[in-house]
Amino acid sequence: MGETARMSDVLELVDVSVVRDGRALVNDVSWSVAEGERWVILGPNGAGKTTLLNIASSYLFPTTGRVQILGEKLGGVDVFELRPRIGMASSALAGKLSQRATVLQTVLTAAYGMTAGWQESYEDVDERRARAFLDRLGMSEMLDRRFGTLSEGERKRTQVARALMTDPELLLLDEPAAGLDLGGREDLVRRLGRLARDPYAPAMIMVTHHVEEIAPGFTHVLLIRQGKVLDAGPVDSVLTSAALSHCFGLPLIVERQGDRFTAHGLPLA
Ligand SMILES: Nc1ncnc2c1ncn2[C@@H]1O[C@H](COP(=O)(O)OP(=O)(O)OP(=O)(O)O)[C@@H](O)[C@H]1O
Repeated sequence: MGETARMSDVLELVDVSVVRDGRALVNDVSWSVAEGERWVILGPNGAGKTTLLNIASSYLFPTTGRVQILGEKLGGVDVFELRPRIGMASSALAGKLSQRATVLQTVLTAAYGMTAGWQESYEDVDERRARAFLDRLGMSEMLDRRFGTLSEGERKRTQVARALMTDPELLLLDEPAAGLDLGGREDLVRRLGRLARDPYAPAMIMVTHHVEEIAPGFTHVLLIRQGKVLDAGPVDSVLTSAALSHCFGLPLIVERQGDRFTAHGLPLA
């Protein structure tokens, strides 16, 4: 199939800007994500990363430009039909979850949309799916723990399991490793890496500030600074010391060690 098939890309942004108070939070961005790709959005605080993710999740309409998500034009489709096809994990969403619900209930309720309570009776098949995702995220021992009592790392892993529950075609992760200690980060990076390398897993877009959080299996990087995309493409061609220095606004050395990345600044003269 030709050009029309290309347009059914997972995500397509054409000349997209988001303007608030006369300022472009995202400035003239064109970007496409194809099936099977796993993207990292990398950039400093305030660069526009979350804004891009909010567009990809259909929650934010751009001021100008065109957006197509999972083959549907934003503005031309009922977003309530689109949203179950998109999985999202972010601290903003986590803040809206019931702190009293158990881990198992937190994941199960995803199958019934954000507002559903857990008193409903769930199908056995849903419960089996929820247990399987929690097992994959290393949460099997904590199914009955209340969400509000979890550590930051346990919360993040529960949120990823929850985001997978609706069998999404697009998985969006906003800073999944933020606030985790070294062990927690490495554990999550390994699990996200396993997901990223799974050919049956959905297309993924992960927002981060740190190259250390890029799991093996992620295929593409988008660098953003002050709302402008500096570069977007395969990990190895985009993640250079020069590009990262430009993006974060100071001299940085990025190194690849095996299938992981590290970055550090140069000593002051
Ligand atoms: N509704 C809004 N009105 C005005 N400015 C906004 C609004 N939402 C976000 N911003 C600003 O837009 C810029 C981009 O925000 P965004 O949250 O997308 O950045 P980010 O790259 O995710 O940052 P961080 O890494 O700090 O989370 C920031 O300067 C933010 O203050």
